[in-house]
Amino acid sequence: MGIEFRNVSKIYDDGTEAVRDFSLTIPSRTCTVLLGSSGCGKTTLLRMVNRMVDPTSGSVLIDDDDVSSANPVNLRRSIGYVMQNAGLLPHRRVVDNVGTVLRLNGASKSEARERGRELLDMVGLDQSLADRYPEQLSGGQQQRVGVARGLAADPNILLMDEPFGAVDPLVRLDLQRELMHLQKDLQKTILFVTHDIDEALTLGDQIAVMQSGGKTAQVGSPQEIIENPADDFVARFVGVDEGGRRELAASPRRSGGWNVSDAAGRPLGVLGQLAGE
Ligand SMILES: Nc1ncnc2c1ncn2[C@@H]1O[C@H](COP(=O)(O)OP(=O)(O)OP(=O)(O)O)[C@@H](O)[C@H]1O
Repeated sequence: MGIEFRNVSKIYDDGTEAVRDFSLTIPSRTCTVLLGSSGCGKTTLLRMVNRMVDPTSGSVLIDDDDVSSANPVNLRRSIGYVMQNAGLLPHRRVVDNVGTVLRLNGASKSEARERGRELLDMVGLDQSLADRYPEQLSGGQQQRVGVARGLAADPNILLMDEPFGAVDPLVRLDLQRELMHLQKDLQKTILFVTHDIDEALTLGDQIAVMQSGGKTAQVGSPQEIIENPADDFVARFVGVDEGGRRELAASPRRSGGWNVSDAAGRPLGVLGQLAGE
């Protein structure tokens, strides 16, 4: 399922203009990353897809249907949503957190638990964690549960709002790898919000670099953005105009090839294949 933002704007009741005239097409079964610093309107845009926020003007379409004519509750249940800090219900066991939407959609408790256990397995969590409560898990494990919950109803669309923002860098890499691995099999349409350039380069088939007020500075593949930043703002944001790059590091990209960065982690480019492979 593809998503299209068509000239959307959002002015909140207190007069804050969060998004102005934003347009973007998100192709089906790919991962699009909204990349930008705090307050530029990323969450507002993400929430327009499942009608947690309605645009002041313009429209959001899913497979050419305007979401404004969809029932908001049904819409929310049909779209996966993963947020920062997992947002798990503290008084429910892990397996029941995963099965929440299935229960809301009418599954029996045992059906929801069975599927919940399958999903835990899918996101790389041991079955022994199923009966714990969220506070008995690490931050990284909680995020995995959040991803499992987002996937529970097998949605075509997955919205991810800084899902790995609150975990340490190594766990974050693990979670990114796991998501790349899952996406290879599941082929969801993912809209992913982050302010982390490396995360965007790793996960995005398409990246929209955002400026304040929900304006796009550039939309393109990771390679286009690194190799041909549209302007100084993008170049500064992705750090490609800074010097001192001597040692290189490379990390694999989901869709093949490698992200290459300097010793300080600043991205330098995308390679199809590394010498010696
Ligand atoms: N309910 C609200 N009422 C008024 N203003 C809001 C509301 N929600 C968000 N805003 C404002 O809209 C702007 C965009 O916020 P938004 O949360 O979409 O940005 P963001 O890019 O996701 O930021 P962050 O990365 O910090 O989450 C900000 O100025 C924010 O203060």
